[in-house]
Amino acid sequence: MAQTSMDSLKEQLRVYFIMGSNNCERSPLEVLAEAIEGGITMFQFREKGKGALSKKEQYALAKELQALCRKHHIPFIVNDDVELALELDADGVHIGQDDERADVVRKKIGNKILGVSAHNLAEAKRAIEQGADYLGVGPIFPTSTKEDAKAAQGTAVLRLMREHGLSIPIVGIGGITANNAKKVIAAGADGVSVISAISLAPSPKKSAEWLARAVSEALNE
Ligand SMILES: Cc1ncc(COP(=O)(O)OP(=O)(O)O)c(N)n1
Ligand SMILES: Cc1ncsc1CCOP(=O)(O)O
Ligand SMILES: [Mg+2]
Repeated sequence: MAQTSMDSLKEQLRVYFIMGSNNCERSPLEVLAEAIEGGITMFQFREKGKGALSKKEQYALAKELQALCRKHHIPFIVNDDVELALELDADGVHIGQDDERADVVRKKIGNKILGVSAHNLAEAKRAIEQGADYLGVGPIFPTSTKEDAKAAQGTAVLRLMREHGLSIPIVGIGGITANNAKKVIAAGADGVSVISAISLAPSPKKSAEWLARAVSEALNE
């Protein structure tokens, strides 16, 4: 990836909000609208786990959320479901170690954004070789949002990836809030990805603002 595209992707990853209908206690569309007002920079549609919508309902919700993102120039990424991403002409796809291989997905999606989860250096290096544009690294802190999440590993893994010369855009994920976001950036991430810190916040707008402020302060320190 060219340096300028890498730099602009790093900016887009600063406050990366992930959400499905079952992560909210109210209308996902309202939650996303407030999160956008608060300053999120990227959005991932992740409809999975207990209470997830049927395929048909997922498509309808994704369409609405995507339209809102488009209106505000927020990149819209689909989790796991490459076919849905292609059907929607989404801006990108995020896949993990248990999903389709990154090089196979890269061939299917052309130059759309490809995010890959990595839990350690070896997975990170392989994801880069297979064509990832950015990495989602974690869980950094304990999370109860993802049922099958691995154990929290702290920020050391981010530092290790940078010490080994990886320059790819990276977001930390798992248990991140405005109170611990600075540690994630200080360890080498370009941004933070969060679900519950925004989706369950009394004010998704304020929560997004606080996260954006913490990230921006940490990047300038
Ligand atoms: C930005 C980001 N990072 C990591 C993940 C987790 O992906 P995965 O390991 O495939 O787990 P599921 O989200 O599919 O349950 C993510 N979605 N986004
Ligand atoms: C999808 C995912 N992948 C690793 S942890 C996680 C859940 C993050 O949710 P939260 O921000 O609520 O801890
Ligand atoms: Mg996945």
